[in-house]
Amino acid sequence: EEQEEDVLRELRLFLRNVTERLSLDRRFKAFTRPVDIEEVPDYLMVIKKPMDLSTLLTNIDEHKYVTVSEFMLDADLIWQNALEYNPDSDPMDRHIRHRACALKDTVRAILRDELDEDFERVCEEIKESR
Ligand SMILES: CC(=O)c1nc(NC(=O)[C@H]2CNCCN2)sc1-c1cc(O)cc(O)c1
Repeated sequence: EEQEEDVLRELRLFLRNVTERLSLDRRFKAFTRPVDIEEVPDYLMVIKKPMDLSTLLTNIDEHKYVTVSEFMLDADLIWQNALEYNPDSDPMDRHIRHRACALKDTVRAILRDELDEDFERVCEEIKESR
C-alpha cells in the first residue's frame, strides 16, 4: 500500500546517495563503469557476474532492490570480482586489491553508521509479504 511505497522510495533515495558518494571517491574510479571488454578481453572468462557503481545506480532506478541486503549482494560483487581478477603479486594486482578492500570497508562503515536497523527490518517485512 502507499506506506510501503513511501518506505521503498526512502530506500532508493538512501541507496542512490550511498552509491553516488562512492562514485565520487577517486579511490574507486576503476569501479565506476563496467570493465571494458575490448580493453580486458579475458575478463568475462574469469568474472561470471560483473558489477560496477553505474550499474548499481541503474538497478536502484529500476526498483531492483527492496532491501539493503539485496543491494549489498550486488555492491559486494564489485570488490569480490576485483579480488578474484587480481590475485597475483603484480603491482597492478596489489593496487586494485587495495582499492577493492577500501571499497568493502567503506560500504560497511557507511551502512553501520547511517542505516537504521529498524528501517531495514521494515524493508525485509515488505519483501517477505510480496
Ligand atoms: C577493475 C578491475 O578489476 C581491474 N583490474 C585490473 N587488473 C589489471 O590490470 C592487472 C591484472 N593482472 C595482470 C596485471 N594487470 S585493471 C582493472 C580496471 C581498471 C580500470 O581503471 C578500469 C577498468 O574497467 C578495469
